[in-house]
Amino acid sequence: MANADKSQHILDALYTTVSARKGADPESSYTAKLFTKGTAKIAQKVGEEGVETVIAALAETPEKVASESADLLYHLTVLWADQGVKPEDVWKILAERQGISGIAEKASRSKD
Ligand SMILES: N=c1c2ncn([C@@H]3O[C@H](COP(=O)(O)OP(=O)(O)OP(=O)(O)O)[C@@H](O)[C@H]3O)c2ncn1[C@@H]1O[C@H](COP(=O)(O)O)[C@@H](O)[C@H]1O
Repeated sequence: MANADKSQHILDALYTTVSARKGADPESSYTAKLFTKGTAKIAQKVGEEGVETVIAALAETPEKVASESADLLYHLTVLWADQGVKPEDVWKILAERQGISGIAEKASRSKD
């Protein structure tokens, strides 16, 4: 299996685990606790972990960037589950964008 496929598989598996925590005991599951706190708290955690990833990039090590990125992806996965967004919805959008330069895409938007 190619590395990209493995990463996708890990996020799919994480999403399945996270989704199954809806309604679970918040005393024994951090994810369940997040779901009980609601969308605003989950979204706030995504923002915090994003900022921590940025700080790691500007002032810390590549290892710290990787660790903060994992926290960010976990919390993003919880937000997807909260919002009813499935990983395949995101993979589909990324796949559709493959081979389209971001510069060309931006230029086509600015003509609208
Ligand atoms: N990948 C993760 C993961 N990454 C980070 N975290 C938790 O995210 C939290 C983030 O730490 P913070 O200090 O920012 O959070 P906090 O201070 O507790 O929260 P607030 O005070 O901000 O509310 C820590 O408690 C981490 O353990 C994760 N918790 C769970 N998972 C995955 O989710 C699965 C299910 O976990 P549970 O729901 O806990 O069973 C696990 O098996 C893992 O695969």
